[in-house]
Amino acid sequence: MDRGAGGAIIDGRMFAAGLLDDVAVKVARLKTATGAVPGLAVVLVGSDPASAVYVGSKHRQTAAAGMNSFKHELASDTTQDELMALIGRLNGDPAVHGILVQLPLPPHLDASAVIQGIDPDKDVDGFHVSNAGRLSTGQPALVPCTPLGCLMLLKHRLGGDLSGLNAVVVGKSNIVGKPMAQLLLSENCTVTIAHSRTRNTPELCRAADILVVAVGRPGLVRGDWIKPGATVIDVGINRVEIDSKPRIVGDVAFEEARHVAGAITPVPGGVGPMTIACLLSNTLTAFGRQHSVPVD
Ligand SMILES: NC(=O)C1=CN([C@@H]2O[C@H](COP(=O)(O)OP(=O)(O)OC[C@H]3O[C@@H](n4cnc5c(N)ncnc54)[C@H](OP(=O)(O)O)[C@@H]3O)[C@@H](O)[C@H]2O)C=CC1
Ligand SMILES: Nc1nc(=O)c2c([nH]1)NC[C@@H]1CN(c3ccc(C(=O)N[C@@H](CCC(=O)O)C(=O)O)cc3)C=[N+]21
Repeated sequence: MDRGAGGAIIDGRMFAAGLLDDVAVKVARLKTATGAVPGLAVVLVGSDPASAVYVGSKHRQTAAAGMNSFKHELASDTTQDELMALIGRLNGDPAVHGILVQLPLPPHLDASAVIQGIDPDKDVDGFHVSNAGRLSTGQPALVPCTPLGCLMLLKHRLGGDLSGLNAVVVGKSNIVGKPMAQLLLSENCTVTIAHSRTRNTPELCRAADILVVAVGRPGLVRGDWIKPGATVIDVGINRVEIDSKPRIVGDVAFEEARHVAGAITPVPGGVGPMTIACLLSNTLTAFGRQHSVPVD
């Protein structure tokens, strides 16, 4: 490859569109076969503008895939008991196959208790301890959407087999970093996890064939942190102002990194669209398990 021209840009938007088409075809087929339609319930508490945009986008794309979308918008002063009661009703509703509670929740609510209150078979975010445990022990699980989307992009880019590659994940959150590391481990990568207390993050990154960055700091990873030819997945979504205009940027200094990396995901247009596509794919998976029908 001509490095002077920079590495390849991984088009997450295009890959996600293909995945959504695939989900839509399967939904239509299941509808004919079973008469039932997969349903996703999305719960939004409060009026955080970014969350409202995400929930709106999930709602539209769910409907576009032919699934039922149930939107529950609750006031910001909703109590823990009220929220738990809604989760209980959704757990018991046979038309609902997947439940997503948009995070972050207002500070007076206990997000962990809410997540653990979701039926693990309907936990399409893959955040329940049961799904986390299943993922880490190699049992069938609902896998968190963002890491799942990252893995799909990596396998597509690298021809399917990741075994033996050095993978570094920067960030160790329960929703991105940790499950990402678990997925890479199950693909037989040699996995290193860096976080805020790691002493030599740039050096560790320079050894990575696969570098996944999920921190939330604009431009943290510089061009000289990257091994030439590495595949770089930028999960970060940071809202910044550039030339007085609102922009979204990742955690990787893209212009520097693209000339060193073999391939890199852009922000926007990389991991973000994959997250939503994987949410719908997980809803299909959950439907299949609840109805005991194959979805593939
Ligand atoms: N594209 C998408 O679909 C999604 C994007 N995101 C984005 O991904 C980013 C990460 O999200 P999330 O995992 O929820 O964030 P969290 O804030 O939960 O976790 C951030 C992690 O980064 C680590 N960290 C902080 N500073 C540094 C540093 N200087 N060097 C190395 N590691 C550091 C933290 O370490 P420690 O644990 O030690 O504090 C922590 O583990 C955010 O920008 C978020 O908006 C999130 C979800 C989906
Ligand atoms: N229970 C729960 N599950 C989540 O999966 C979840 C959540 N809560 N809270 C917030 C984070 C963030 N997240 C994103 C989803 C899509 C884009 C996305 O589509 N981004 C586009 C454009 C973004 C834009 O223009 O605003 C892109 O990167 O191209 C980004 C981020 C899911 N999250």
